[in-house]
Amino acid sequence: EFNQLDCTDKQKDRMEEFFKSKRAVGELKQDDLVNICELGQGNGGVVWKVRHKPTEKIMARKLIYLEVKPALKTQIIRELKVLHQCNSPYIVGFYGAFAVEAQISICMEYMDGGSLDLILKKVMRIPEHILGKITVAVLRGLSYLRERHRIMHRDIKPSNILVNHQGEIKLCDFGVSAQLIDSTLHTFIGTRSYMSPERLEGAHYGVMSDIWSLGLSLVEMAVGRYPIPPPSSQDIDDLFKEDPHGNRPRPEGYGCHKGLAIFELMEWIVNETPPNLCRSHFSAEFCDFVDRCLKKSTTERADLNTLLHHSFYKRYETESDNQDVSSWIRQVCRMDT
Ligand SMILES: COC(=O)c1c[nH]c2ncccc12
Ligand code: NA
Repeated sequence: EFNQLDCTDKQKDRMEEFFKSKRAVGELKQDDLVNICELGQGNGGVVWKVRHKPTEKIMARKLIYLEVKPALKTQIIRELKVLHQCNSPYIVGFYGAFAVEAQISICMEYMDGGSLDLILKKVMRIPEHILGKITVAVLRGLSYLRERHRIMHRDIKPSNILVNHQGEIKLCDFGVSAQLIDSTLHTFIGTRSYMSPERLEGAHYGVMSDIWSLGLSLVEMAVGRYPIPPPSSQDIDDLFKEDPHGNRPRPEGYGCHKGLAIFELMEWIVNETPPNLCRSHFSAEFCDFVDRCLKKSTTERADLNTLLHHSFYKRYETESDNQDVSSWIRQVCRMDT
């Protein structure tokens, strides 16, 4: 059976291509990088599309502004070097990291389809068969990080799942540097939370917390809006009535609602019933899969191995080619925002 930590020949070729490109780049220096445009904000930093002048390679550069003692900065850069060993078809490629004054730069593979939060701003919803492929990639990425590096992701959400025109789906922004996590903990900004109830309550948490975040992200991408407070079945019918296929450009204000303030959201996640998907618009397997991810109790919540044997995952892990995702991404990128 396909071991999620092995790769197909095509995946091996693409990873070899990246290693070749990385060898050509060599040591990264600030003066060799030119900003092209901003790709996104969040997770304590800004991400720029940049060109590496000596090789003309396009990269994504995350800039983190950090006023820390030099010793801590050195430790962060040293811990980020572990990213050189994070090589998987489901993890975004890493060119290198360096610090200039209070700016830490993390240079990564550029994914020309962008992140799923921005894709979701363009389309009403992401179709179930695409969400199936996204689920395969996320579970395999989480397995890789746990089996090979003994780390959890810590920040699974649509903006940290990237896609490209080849139909590849990869994770980024996982917590590889303990010191960087510590140094940026106080800088949380954001209007939504994908954190699990146990993590919001300050209890111990682990990869089970990533499973909750995956479940919440899947419901959001399936329905087309952040699912807390959970949309009523009437809301869902309205959202689906507008356009059953969900691939049309998103009309102004679709799915946006005067959301709860962040603290109220966190209270809701801790105290109220989790969101789920309704059987009228989604397959039984998909509904069951997200239901298993969104158990508030970590003992009831499905763990990674259980999910790797779930019928929803099994249905999509067999299709090894990326063609359906590739054509969907191309279609979406042709839509103007
Ligand atoms: C944190 O990393 C990122 O956001 C990204 C890494 N590679 C990308 N490519 C396109 C957009 C965002 C990114
Ligand atoms: Na991010």
